[in-house]
Amino acid sequence: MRTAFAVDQIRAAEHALMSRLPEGTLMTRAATGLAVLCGHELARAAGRVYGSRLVVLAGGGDNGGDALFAGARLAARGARVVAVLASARVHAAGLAALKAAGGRVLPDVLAGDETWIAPVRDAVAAADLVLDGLVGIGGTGALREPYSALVSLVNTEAGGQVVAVDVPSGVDASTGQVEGVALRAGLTVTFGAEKSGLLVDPGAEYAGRVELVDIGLVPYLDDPDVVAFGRADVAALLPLPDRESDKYRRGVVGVMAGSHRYTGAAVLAVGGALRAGAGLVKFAGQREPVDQVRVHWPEALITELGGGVSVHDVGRVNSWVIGPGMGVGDDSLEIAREVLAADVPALVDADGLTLAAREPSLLRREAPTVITPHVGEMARLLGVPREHIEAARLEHARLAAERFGVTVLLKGSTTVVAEEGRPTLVNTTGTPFLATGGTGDVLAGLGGTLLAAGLSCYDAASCAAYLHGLAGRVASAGAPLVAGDLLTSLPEVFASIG
Ligand SMILES: NC(=O)C1=CN([C@@H]2O[C@H](COP(=O)(O)OP(=O)(O)OC[C@H]3O[C@@H](n4cnc5c(N)ncnc54)[C@H](O)[C@@H]3O)[C@@H](O)[C@H]2O)[C@H](O)CC1
Ligand SMILES: [K+]
Repeated sequence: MRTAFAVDQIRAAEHALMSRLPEGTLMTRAATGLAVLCGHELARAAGRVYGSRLVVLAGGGDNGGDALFAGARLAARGARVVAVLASARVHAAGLAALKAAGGRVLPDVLAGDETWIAPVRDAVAAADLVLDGLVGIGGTGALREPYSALVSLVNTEAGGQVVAVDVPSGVDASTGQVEGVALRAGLTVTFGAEKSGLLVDPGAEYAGRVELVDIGLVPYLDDPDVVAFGRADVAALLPLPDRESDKYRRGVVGVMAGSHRYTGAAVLAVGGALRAGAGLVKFAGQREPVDQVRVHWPEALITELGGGVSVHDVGRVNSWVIGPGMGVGDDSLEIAREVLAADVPALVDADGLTLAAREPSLLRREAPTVITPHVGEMARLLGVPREHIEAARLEHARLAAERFGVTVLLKGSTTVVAEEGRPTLVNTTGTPFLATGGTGDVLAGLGGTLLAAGLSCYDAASCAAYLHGLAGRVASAGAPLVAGDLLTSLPEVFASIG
């Protein structure tokens, strides 16, 4: 499991640790680790450190100090290092160390004219590596000048590797939010512990690969703010059938999905539930989706709603999946009321969420509830513009979890799972190719089966996101996929979890 922390947690741990150590120890540890990793990058890019070209961007705080000390170490190994000082108050000892090791300082960025641009641009373009020590966890709000001009220049002109020190400048370390410009790194070398903002888009996208340098902070950290599951976490939670299993013990999933207009959603949701290993899937829906589900999944038990037949006729289930393609009319609303009145865990998706935005009492249930909105559905549920949600995914997923008293799986470029009292989970297995119609229906079915098998909402949502992301990668292998491919990939994915 990867764990990540918010800035105030890092600061508190740093404070506790620093009080036990001689001054400067932590920066020495950070800069040493940073220099080692940059050395590897330079060796890869230029063949060796000696003679390679390095540009150090130094801001006015300790982030700049780390970068200058690391630059000094690399200069001592023969790298040709130039520093760009973006503040009148850069770390004095760091700058002295760099100069003593033979590093140079480029013309003054702060002079107020534009004479610095050409030499800095040339240096950045020619560099094997640019080190971003402008701002780290001390950054607040959009980057100010000259930081933003420097970052834009690096983003467009850098010819070699770009390494962010601790956090890419311009990315909020706690939330991953970016206001204005932020540095696009190939590698982020972060100190002590991962920062939450490095795991969540847009920050995660700017950070590139993340390497952690241990500076001794871990014993002083409290519970993580954000976690990401790995294979072992999912393996430990997945219920595998044993000799005692029968279809009822493995869980019965009710699926209410599809409508006259949307039949495919029902087929995909039932498929997701079956392929996740449900003991039995009971499908309830209108005639058209019923016909389709019957053709595709003879394994499902089917109840055709209407003509006096209601959700009650489905009988006992261990969980409900409701929403994909079910429609948003008054008849759908009535069905949603009936389904969500059941005293079993429920996963509400798609049209189910549009109905819940109209009638929030649908989500006020005694039994546990998972909601799986994409950004547009979340915007309707919370009544905020979708751009705000995209820019601050952690914040809005947590807000919805708190407001509705449910577990929230917010889909998108980074899928996050939020539940009150638990660290927010970030899923790292997805692929952009999953952004295509119908993949969410498969996810809903998958999650419903994990709920029916007895997993908590948090665990079911987290494992479903992980498995779904992996199925996307297997199905896509770098090429476009269609939602049905996920169903084909799921057996391989489950087998790989073991
Ligand atoms: N966490 C640890 O245990 C260690 C952290 N190290 C490094 O220290 C930085 C944090 O240093 P700090 O001096 O507190 O802050 P920063 O250098 O990140 O930034 C402060 C600096 O930047 C200016 N600033 C803030 N926001 C903006 C903005 N939007 N635009 C322009 N300028 C901005 C502010 O005015 C200050 O001048 C941490 O990230 C690590 O790299 C230690 O070295 C090891 C221990
Ligand atoms: K930085």
